[in-house]
Amino acid sequence: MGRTLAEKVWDDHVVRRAEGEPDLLFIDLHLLHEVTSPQAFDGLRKAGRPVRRTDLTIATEDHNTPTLDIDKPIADPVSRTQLETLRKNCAEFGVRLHPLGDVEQGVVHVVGPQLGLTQPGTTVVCGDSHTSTHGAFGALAFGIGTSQVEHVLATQTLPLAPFKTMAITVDGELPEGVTAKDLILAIIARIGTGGGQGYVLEYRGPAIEKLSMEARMTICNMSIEAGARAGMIAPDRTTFDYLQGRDHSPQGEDWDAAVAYWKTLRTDDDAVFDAEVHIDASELAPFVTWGTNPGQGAPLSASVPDPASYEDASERYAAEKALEYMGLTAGQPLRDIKVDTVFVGSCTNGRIEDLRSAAAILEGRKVADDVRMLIVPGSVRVSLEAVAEGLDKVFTAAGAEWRHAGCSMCLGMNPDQLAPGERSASTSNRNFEGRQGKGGRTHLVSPQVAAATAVLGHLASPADLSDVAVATPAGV
Ligand SMILES: CC(C)[C@H](C(=O)O)[C@@H](O)C(=O)O
Ligand code: SF4
Repeated sequence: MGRTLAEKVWDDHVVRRAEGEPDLLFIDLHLLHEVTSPQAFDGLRKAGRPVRRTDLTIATEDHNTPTLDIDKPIADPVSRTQLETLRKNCAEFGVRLHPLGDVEQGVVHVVGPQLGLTQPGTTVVCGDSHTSTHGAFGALAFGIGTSQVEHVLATQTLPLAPFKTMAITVDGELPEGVTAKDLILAIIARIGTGGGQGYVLEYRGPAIEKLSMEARMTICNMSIEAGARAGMIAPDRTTFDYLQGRDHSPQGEDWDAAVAYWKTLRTDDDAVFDAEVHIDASELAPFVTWGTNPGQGAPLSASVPDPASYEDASERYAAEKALEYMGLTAGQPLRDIKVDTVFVGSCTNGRIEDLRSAAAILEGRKVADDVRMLIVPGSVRVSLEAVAEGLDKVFTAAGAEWRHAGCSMCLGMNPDQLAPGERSASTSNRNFEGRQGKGGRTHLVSPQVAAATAVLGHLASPADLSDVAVATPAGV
């Protein structure tokens, strides 16, 4: 019988298989950041063990880093300790680190792909749930816990429980103005935040094949929000073009050999998935969340749902709790929801294409008076590219704040936070209670919806902007 993409990559990495035991897999790339690595390094130190493969291990600073005044000492003692600890550990164990201020620094899931470290057919792990992002290249990429981080540091292998496979086939074409973010939010709303539990998802079909690498990363990034172990997309010409010429991509004859192998990384025609979901892309519209988990979303044109309309008691209860926390009323049109903050960034939507699409909407327009808008590139490289294209000027002219790279307002581990009761439209991936700051309320959106929302001050899509006067350029 044929095999799926995930099964092929898995089989190619098994270093030990024994009856009744989980397979032991070789890990090709181990990414580290400051939050989940300290105890793992402590464990190694106590056991007197070195890092087995420093050449396959790389660290960056992202969660605790500020996005302003990065040359000043870090004010928050917890964040400062986290970063200092990572620096000490990497120096002691010989691990390559891109610290704050380095040109390769950024959110770990933006850094790996842009360096060409994330490659098709590889196994990638990181002590971070959004490691699923790297599956966009046809890599098998898992988020792992701190004790597993220690295991990989010590052995470059990991015992992993078997998985099930789910095909998510997206037919048709995304309508104008509908993005990868809308698609993944719609998929999670459909299968639920537990729908992917135990599965490696493979996104496939014509609508997926048309997507850029950035868009594919947005989709795979949020696989974890559907509860999945990982998400994958088969590598193709788009993948190869993205990788060619990157720092760590193979070169010359090695490149040709790599591409020849990568081309075999497709699910066989006769392979059977454990579950299948079909989505028609042409039926989708801009999608936003109204609740406190990423599955509580609806098309922007809809209204806040009535909890009473849910047949399932636990869903009804979750919706009631969510409306209470979010300060929303059943039946209220989603477009009427006013926000005070807009955040464009994160490993979901902080790449160059995301910034370009937000800038295209903000060009010649102004952020509404009572809205603060933060634009946070996913990495320093993304930031430099944006500056070279003049996007930073577009953002600041519109009244948005142009910040330094990092996780920023995606989660409340650094100074960029919502105050209690504040409401954001955010291009990140989690809208849990308090995620962006205690008492903060988060609506997950695409970069396009974020930009239109910033201009109008309420949840909106670019199509709603036709009636907003475009500021007359100076001198005209
Ligand atoms: C801090 C880290 C462990 C966490 C994760 O695992 O994803 C964070 O990146 C997040 O997005 O919630
Ligand atoms: S940007 Fe957000 S989701 Fe991504 S690693 Fe940072 S905190 Fe986690």
